[in-house]
Amino acid sequence: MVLENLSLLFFKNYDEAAVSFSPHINCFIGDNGSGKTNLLDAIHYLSMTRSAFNSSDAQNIKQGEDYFMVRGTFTIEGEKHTVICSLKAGQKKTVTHNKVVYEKMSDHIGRFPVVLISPYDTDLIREGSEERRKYFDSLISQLDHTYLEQLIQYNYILKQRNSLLKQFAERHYFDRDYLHILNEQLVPLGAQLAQEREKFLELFVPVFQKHYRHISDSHEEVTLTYKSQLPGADFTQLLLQAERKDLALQRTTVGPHKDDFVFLMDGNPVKHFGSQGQQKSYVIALKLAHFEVMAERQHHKPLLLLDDIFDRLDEKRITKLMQMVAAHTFGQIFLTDTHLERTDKILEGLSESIRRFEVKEGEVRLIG
Ligand SMILES: Nc1ncnc2c1ncn2[C@@H]1O[C@H](COP(=O)(O)OP(=O)(O)OP(=O)(O)O)[C@@H](O)[C@H]1O
Repeated sequence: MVLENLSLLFFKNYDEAAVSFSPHINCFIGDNGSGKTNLLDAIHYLSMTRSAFNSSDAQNIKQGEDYFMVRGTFTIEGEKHTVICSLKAGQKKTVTHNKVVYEKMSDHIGRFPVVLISPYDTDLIREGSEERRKYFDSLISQLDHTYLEQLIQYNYILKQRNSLLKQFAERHYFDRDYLHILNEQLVPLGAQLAQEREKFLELFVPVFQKHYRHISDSHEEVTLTYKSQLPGADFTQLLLQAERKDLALQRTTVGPHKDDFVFLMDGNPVKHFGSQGQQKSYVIALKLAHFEVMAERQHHKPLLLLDDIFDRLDEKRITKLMQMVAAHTFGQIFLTDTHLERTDKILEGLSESIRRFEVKEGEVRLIG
């Protein structure tokens, strides 16, 4: 899969921009704050119908304007696919594929996969369980559309259940039958999600461990485990046991929305026991495994977005990554850096075609 071109209108700090890409390596070079990451984010938008960084779509509209548009054309096995994402302030976001509007954004997810490696990845280690759940849910959803539909449905019923619990408290009444009807709807979906997460890790962990050994060149044993009350338990019983607590707290306290993915190194939490370097290796190995399982499942390689990697990683890890580039592990790559000379030096000797773009205050132009 190749992204042939990208054009933007009023996206973040861009007024208007249009670029055509190399099918191999594309470098966005510019000062801090010039708009390099915003270009990667626009590509992320085309794949995931949302920003990798802003949770609110409206924040992506250029300040002072009232809409944005991101457009790109992908080629997969000779076929062209034009994707347009646009948003007018105060209205619903629109995504089209070859001029056909998606009724459900979820139908787009997974069709044009991207993997982003960014300095923020270590947040996955540092932040709470929600970040990790979101990350793995998004990854599994891209591989398995049924999982995504079940997740959306689960979250919908969970929201209904939580507002019902709130109503009980506010209006001082309790309708057990209604609550149990929602339980009945929640249980099969929740059990399925937990089972799929568990199954996914069985496939994912060995791939992750392989990449960690390669990227870190060290001997610590890393793994990640799924922390959940569900697999092997009866979710209906868990909900019943938690009913008093749920009523008191006015929210559902058991279920896959409370699960965690635990990151371990020699049996200890990476968050507390991993050095900064080990933590970086850990998340890069996660992303490389992410790339590999997606490439295998979908039969085409995701786009790889490398944000600020040369500035953040030590030479040894950069060399390992470049060995993978030289071995054609990846397909099309988009990377950002502040220094052209450094980028050129790191990419020296690669046989791939490389395009360099200069990014300056929301403008982008091909320089070679
Ligand atoms: N909605 C918006 N409207 C206008 N400008 C925006 C908007 N969203 C982000 N920006 C601007 O985009 C710039 C950041 O761009 P970006 O993150 O792409 O920088 P960068 O070139 O990757 O820098 P760094 O090297 O520091 O990562 C900031 O100046 C920010 O103010």
